[in-house]
Amino acid sequence: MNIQNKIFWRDQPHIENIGDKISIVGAGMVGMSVAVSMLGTGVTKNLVLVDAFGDKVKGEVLDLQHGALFLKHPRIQGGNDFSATQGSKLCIITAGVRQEPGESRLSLAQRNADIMAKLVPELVKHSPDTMILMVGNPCDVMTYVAWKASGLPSHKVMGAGTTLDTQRFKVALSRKFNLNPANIHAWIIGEHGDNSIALWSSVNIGGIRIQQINSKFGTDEDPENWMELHKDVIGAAQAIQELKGYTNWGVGMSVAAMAKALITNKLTIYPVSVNAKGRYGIEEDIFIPLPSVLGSNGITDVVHLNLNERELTDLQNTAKLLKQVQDTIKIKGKEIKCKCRRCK
Ligand SMILES: NC(=O)C1=CN([C@@H]2O[C@H](COP(=O)(O)OP(=O)(O)OC[C@H]3O[C@@H](n4cnc5c(N)ncnc54)[C@H](O)[C@@H]3O)[C@@H](O)[C@H]2O)C=CC1
Ligand SMILES: CC(=O)C(=O)O
Repeated sequence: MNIQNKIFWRDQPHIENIGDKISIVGAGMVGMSVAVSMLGTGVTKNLVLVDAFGDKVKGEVLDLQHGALFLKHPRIQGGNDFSATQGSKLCIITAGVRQEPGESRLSLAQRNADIMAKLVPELVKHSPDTMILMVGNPCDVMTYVAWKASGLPSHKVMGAGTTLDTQRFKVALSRKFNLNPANIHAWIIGEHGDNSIALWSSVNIGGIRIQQINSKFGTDEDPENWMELHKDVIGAAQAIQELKGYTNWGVGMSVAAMAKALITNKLTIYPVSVNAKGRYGIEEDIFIPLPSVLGSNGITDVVHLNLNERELTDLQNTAKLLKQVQDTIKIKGKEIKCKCRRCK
């Protein structure tokens, strides 16, 4: 008789709680920041980390496990074997290369597409009903690659999109107004990158739409030059990379919030990369960040934004650019048709 049997009469075996099982692929700077943010906010009690670099991820898992006393008794596992991800409700992809200071996210497209084309089918093999949240860059194009490589319906495959860009925009605006950023209502859409679009027409504070007070707000003719804030948002990643080499905390916290919405059916709106086909005059499968409702079924709704003429044109131009990048990518494996309700 072992010591456990002297302490307990075990009636039932302990079973794995897979209801909120989340796997993160890529235990680098971003992946570990997502992990810590999710564990700290109790998003999951069942976390798996997978990385090509097996020793590194095993070290990360041991290190995290030692914080168990301060967490909500999560199960944390990891290694370089995808079988540990079996039965995940959500797979978050942070694997891949990151840009060097001065390099565009779009220049990473083919290198990271090769990585996604290998790892996404592995994830779906072990978790055929999973949702996928793409973080790797160029995020919108990689979401398209993940959708193609997964065979999942498009409402289950989304990218972090412009959630981070929108946070940066809200924080920049909140500093100007000396307010809590949660009280600033604003969106960045279109691309997580240099071609993002700030929706100045809908910036709203305390129920007041700013363009109603200053019709030039955010435009080239605005004497107050508010549009500089959007330039700062576009340059934010590079500014941080020049100082510390990478960005991780802002993205980690926002991905944890999105994961919480997906796992707990929070039905919360985030500007995630979604298949924009059939919206805003876009007729092809292009993944674009648009405010969308996230719940335990993935993307339940895409917000029908009231864009002005300029914003609509900018969105359509960004869509064309993303399509061009998508078309240059060679995705190994078979072409897969979307199985969502809209496309069937
Ligand atoms: N969407 C967003 O808002 C943001 C996206 N990113 C992107 O996130 C990605 C990761 O960035 P970092 O964590 O800083 O990079 P990192 O280099 O620190 O980590 C990447 C990890 O991926 C792993 N990896 C590579 N290929 C793999 C494979 N086939 N299977 C499993 N693991 C694999 C590497 O071993 C490494 O540990 C980059 O593409 C970066 O540009 C970064 C910040 C914000
Ligand atoms: C690296 C990156 O995509 C960001 O921090 O926005």
